[in-house]
Amino acid sequence: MKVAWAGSRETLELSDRMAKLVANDPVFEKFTRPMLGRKELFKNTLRKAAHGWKLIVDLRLTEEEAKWLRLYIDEPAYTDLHWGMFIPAIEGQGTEEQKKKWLPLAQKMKIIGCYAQTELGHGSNVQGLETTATFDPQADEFVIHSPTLTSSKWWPGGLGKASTHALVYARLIVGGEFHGVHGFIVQLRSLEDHSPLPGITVGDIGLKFGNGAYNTMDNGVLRFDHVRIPRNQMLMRVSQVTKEGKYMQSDVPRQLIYGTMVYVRQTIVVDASKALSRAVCIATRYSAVRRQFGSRNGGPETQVIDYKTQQSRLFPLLASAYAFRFVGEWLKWLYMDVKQRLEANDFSTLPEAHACTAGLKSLTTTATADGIEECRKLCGGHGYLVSSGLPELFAVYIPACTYEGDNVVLLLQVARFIVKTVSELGYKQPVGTTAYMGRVATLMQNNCAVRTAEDWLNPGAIVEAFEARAARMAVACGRQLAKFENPEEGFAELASDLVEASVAHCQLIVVSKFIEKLQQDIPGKGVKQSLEILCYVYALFLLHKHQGDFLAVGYLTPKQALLANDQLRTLYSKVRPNAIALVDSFNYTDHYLGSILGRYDGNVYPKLYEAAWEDPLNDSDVADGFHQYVQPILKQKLHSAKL
Ligand SMILES: CCCCCCCCCCC/C=C/C(=O)SCCNC(=O)CCNC(=O)[C@H](O)C(C)(C)COP(=O)(O)OP(=O)(O)OC[C@H]1O[C@@H](n2cnc3c(N)ncnc32)[C@H](O)[C@@H]1OP(=O)(O)O
Ligand SMILES: Cc1cc2nc3c(=O)[nH]c(=O)nc-3n(C[C@H](O)[C@H](O)[C@H](O)COP(=O)(O)OP(=O)(O)OC[C@H]3O[C@@H](n4cnc5c(N)ncnc54)[C@H](O)[C@@H]3O)c2cc1C
Repeated sequence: MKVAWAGSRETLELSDRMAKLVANDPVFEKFTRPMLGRKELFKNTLRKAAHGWKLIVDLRLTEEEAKWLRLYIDEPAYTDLHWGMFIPAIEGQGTEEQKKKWLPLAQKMKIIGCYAQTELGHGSNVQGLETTATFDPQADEFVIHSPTLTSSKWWPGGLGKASTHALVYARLIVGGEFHGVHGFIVQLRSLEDHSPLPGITVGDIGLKFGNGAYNTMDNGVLRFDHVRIPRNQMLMRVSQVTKEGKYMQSDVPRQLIYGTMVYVRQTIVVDASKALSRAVCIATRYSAVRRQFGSRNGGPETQVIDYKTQQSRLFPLLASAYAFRFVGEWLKWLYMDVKQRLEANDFSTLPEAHACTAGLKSLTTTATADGIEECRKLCGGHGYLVSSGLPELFAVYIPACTYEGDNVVLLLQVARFIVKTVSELGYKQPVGTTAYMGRVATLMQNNCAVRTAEDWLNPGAIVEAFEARAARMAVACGRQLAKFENPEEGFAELASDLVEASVAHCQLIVVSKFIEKLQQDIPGKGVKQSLEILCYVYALFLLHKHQGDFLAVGYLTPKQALLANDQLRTLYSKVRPNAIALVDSFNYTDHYLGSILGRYDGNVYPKLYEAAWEDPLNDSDVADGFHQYVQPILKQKLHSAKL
């Protein structure tokens, strides 16, 4: 199962080596992180990033090894944006000449870059950005300017203190004409002493949610006062500005300017499976350690993992972690395919790649953020202790629902794609993830054939149920939209229904990709069988949770919905014997997990007890402040009889 989770034996071995390298290095200690003040915390992150880079250079780590190393260091840092967005943006939007100039500098870390798109007043609406880049043909330069307070760049990670350069998204103005938003490489700080260059105001935006957590990152604010950059620092793969001041659009679609977001959204789906699997690993191991009630004749109490309620909350999350892992693997393949096509100037699959990355980013991050919080509750009171690892994991994870596109805004993008597909059904055969809509007539007509709980253990029945629900919801939205004279008005009015239809479509993708995964050769005794059980748990859990949809569209009867729930209960009993093995298969070191409750050896209580004494409040028996603030109250002579 470890191999199935990792994707291949090579990846398992490689990631295992990197995990151990990090776990055994004292520089990467992270237990005290939530207690550090901001300055100390940030300096410590810089130290870890520097040490990580030294290891990468000294040990001549490959790009793949370096990625795993950074993952296991497990601390958001400017390097995430440098490697995760700045470099990919140049790769995707730069010309060959630009890549030749900038990539070696960035890859050797001679410069540090961030991705500066969002502004104080504008995030989701990229076309609404206010920063301007005005071409000056005399000087052959662009003038980058922040005309208003709301145009201040706000949020970019790594911008506040670390970056020397930024990829700045600004409205292009050539010859007095606006040409939409484009990306520009702008130097922010001196490469000698790191001080901000003239015309640049830059700093950190302040503390964020939670202790430690994302506060290791210097999310920044940036303003430009007529900063000049050479013309060739506009990324010019999509469109060009000539020396003479002519704006030229190539054959490449304008949307490619948003390409870096597509790339990162794809990585976020795999990251969701990592974050959720960590939380699930902690909650599952602890649920086997924790006992409550049910002692007979003085024997041990019941392990909480044996309660059906615990199982019905925990096992769907375990199944979701696996589901997200496999859909992430598929999405990575889809992205690589699109990337190759784009290089050959084939843009036909870009809309689907955008819809899939947007929708799956939204679906998986929402479920993961909610899932981490559920895991905290599954661990009872101890889950609230920072040493459980869950509060920090939650705090560090939840912005994933917002960054790289607010999850609702992204689902509305999926809705546009679905509505367009439905409207074209008469004359265009849908392909890829919308191929099922080509069978819309059958899906609207046929109803579920399930008669017994066992009938639900059938991939065909499950996929058809999810297809029928998604198709019927999409068609219903299409019919409602057709009643509006102005389509944009209709879209705005029906936005909530459209979001629900998008969720149904995205859930269908995850369920189908899990089922497709099981059609592959999966070596290892019992591995495929265990994954099949998890796949049914995932699908039937969703069906149960959203049974209102399936019933409302008239595909299921209430009886069939009840049978699905009966089957789900049986499946939980089948997951239980392997639950610990299924989370051990994530192969997480205790260092990466960062949780006393989730320790591999299960030695929870002695270690919790030990850790309590390490709290700074326990440095002395009598607290600092006692004599000043508590003792006077204790010694106070009160005159009022009432008191
Ligand atoms: C190892 C890897 C480590 C990775 C480490 C990274 C860790 C993450 C750290 C977090 C960092 C966070 C960074 C950020 O948050 S960066 C800022 C992200 N910002 C956003 O995501 C903004 C969201 N908004 C948008 O994307 C767009 O503005 C929006 C799509 C919502 C609307 O854009 P616009 O108004 O221009 O578009 P329309 O709705 O009118 O659509 C026009 C057509 O374009 C299509 N479209 C839109 N986006 C894309 C795209 N990305 N790709 C392809 N096509 C796209 C859209 O569907 C329309 O098509 P049609 O005309 O055919 O309908
Ligand atoms: C931790 C963190 C790191 C970040 N890192 C970066 C970075 O490195 N670089 C960068 O450029 N940016 C970064 N961002 C910014 C991030 O990309 C934006 O915050 C994000 O795109 C959401 O935009 P917003 O803040 O404008 O939200 P808003 O759009 O203001 O959202 C507010 C509310 O309005 C709703 N809403 C907005 N538009 C619509 C609509 N059309 N229909 C219905 N509802 C709508 C949303 O659903 C939400 O509920 C980061 C943000 C965070 C939190």
